[in-house]
Amino acid sequence: MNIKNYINGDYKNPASNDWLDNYEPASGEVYGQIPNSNAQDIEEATAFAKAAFPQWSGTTLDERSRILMNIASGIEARLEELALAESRDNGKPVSLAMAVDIPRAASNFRFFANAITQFSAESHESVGMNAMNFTLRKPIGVVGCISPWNLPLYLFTWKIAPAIAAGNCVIAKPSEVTPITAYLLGEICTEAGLPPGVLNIVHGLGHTTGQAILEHKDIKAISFTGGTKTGAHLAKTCAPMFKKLSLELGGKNPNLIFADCNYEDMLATTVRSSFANQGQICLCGSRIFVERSIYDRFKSDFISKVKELVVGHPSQESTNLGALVSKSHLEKVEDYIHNAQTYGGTVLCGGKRVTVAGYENGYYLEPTVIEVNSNDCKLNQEEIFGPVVTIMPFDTEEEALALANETKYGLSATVWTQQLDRTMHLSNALEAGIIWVNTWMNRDLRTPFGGVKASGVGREGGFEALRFFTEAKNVCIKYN
Ligand SMILES: NC(=O)C1=CN([C@@H]2O[C@H](COP(=O)(O)OP(=O)(O)OC[C@H]3O[C@@H](n4cnc5c(N)ncnc54)[C@H](O)[C@@H]3O)[C@@H](O)[C@H]2O)C=CC1
Ligand SMILES: O=C(O)/C=C/C=C(\O)C(=O)O
Repeated sequence: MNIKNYINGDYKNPASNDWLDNYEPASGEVYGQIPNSNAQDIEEATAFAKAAFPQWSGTTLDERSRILMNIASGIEARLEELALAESRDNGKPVSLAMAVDIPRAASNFRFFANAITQFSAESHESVGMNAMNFTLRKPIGVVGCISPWNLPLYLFTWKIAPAIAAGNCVIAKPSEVTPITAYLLGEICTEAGLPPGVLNIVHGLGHTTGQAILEHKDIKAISFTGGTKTGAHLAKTCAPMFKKLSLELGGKNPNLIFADCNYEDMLATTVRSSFANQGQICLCGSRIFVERSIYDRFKSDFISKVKELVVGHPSQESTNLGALVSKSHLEKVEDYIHNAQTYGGTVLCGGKRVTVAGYENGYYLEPTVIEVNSNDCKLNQEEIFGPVVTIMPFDTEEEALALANETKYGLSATVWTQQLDRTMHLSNALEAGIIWVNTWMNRDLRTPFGGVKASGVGREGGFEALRFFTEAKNVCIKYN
């Protein structure tokens, strides 16, 4: 499938006529070409976005909400087509794209269609000073949304929906590794009645297309999800230009399992939090710490369950894990496994490539469990972002807390316990933006979403996203 940029409501070739191969992870074969856009394409898209801004920012909230609802319905109407496209582009099971990725993309639009009608600003009466302040929340203008390959349409729309709901015009770049559903979104937006120029979808590599977005002087804010190293580069580029930044970056999330937990519930969820989407979710619990009294039982039960997981072609209903997203990513993940001993661990199960009949060049890898005896090792400190978890015992709650916090990351943490005091103590003390207790990836779109430390800056979700995509302006009125 060959795709084009979506600029001012039209599909266009890149100015340079430079194209990139797009790979199907399940077969390892090239199945299409995508534009590698440059600064000229970004300039053109931004000019159209700027031209569309006065009208879009003045469009009533009811009308914006109606169009966003139409987009949500348009996504739902093409659920199967989008799920198949997402699976083909990314390697994830079709069943996962049908149940999670595409429904969530529709929910993102529906949620912000509603949220914008409920969003309000504050007023502050300066009592005794005969002055009244009120805050205006103005759309920023043209904003950039840059998203990764692991949850392609899910995360692309998680940024675009609040940006346009708040009255901005958008230059959006999906990952060059998984561009297809973003391409299809253009058609859906046109059919939904989104005016030309409000959303412009530009494809290409990070250091060409993405970099041109960062450097464009008229793009005033950037919402980014991706790797921590890229996030640091964005911050370095954008800070001197005083751009507003939201960075949702990597994680090395701890999973703290106490002996008093609901064991069966914990076991089933821990398998999912380890290997969902081939472990390629920034929220996956990749460091599993287990109270010593249940460590051996957990180790044996967990390994048995992991061995039951089926690695297979994404289109098969029986498949639990599909293909990893790319050859280079597969090799990166494998490096941690092949060097497990040197990096401080022992492989307990998995670790090998899987050959799927008829798709011998696909990027399939067994779900892998590695035992470590220290949290300092490379396996426990670096984001692997694949179907690999480590396990390690702990003795006390204080030790578990220290292990959890001993990392440069701080995205999410999961705690398994029935004790209320422990729940409260750990929820307060864990250094993470998201704490799950006796659950994982339980999402309410109103909640603040994001991390601390090297996991990012700012929060997405709910009114936090609408605050990010607006500038606060205070008006102070003196009266007699
Ligand atoms: N959701 C997450 O937390 C994600 C984390 N990662 C982590 O990052 C590692 C590297 O993966 P990559 O695919 O290289 O992720 P990346 O962070 O480079 O890619 C994310 C997005 O940023 C864009 N980008 C890259 N360089 C850019 C630049 N100079 N200016 C503007 N945009 C730029 C990419 O084109 C893509 O759209 C992974 O192995 C994983 O550890 C990757 C993807 C998602
Ligand atoms: O549920 C969400 O809003 C986000 C989920 C996952 C990511 O952000 C990620 O993997 O990057």
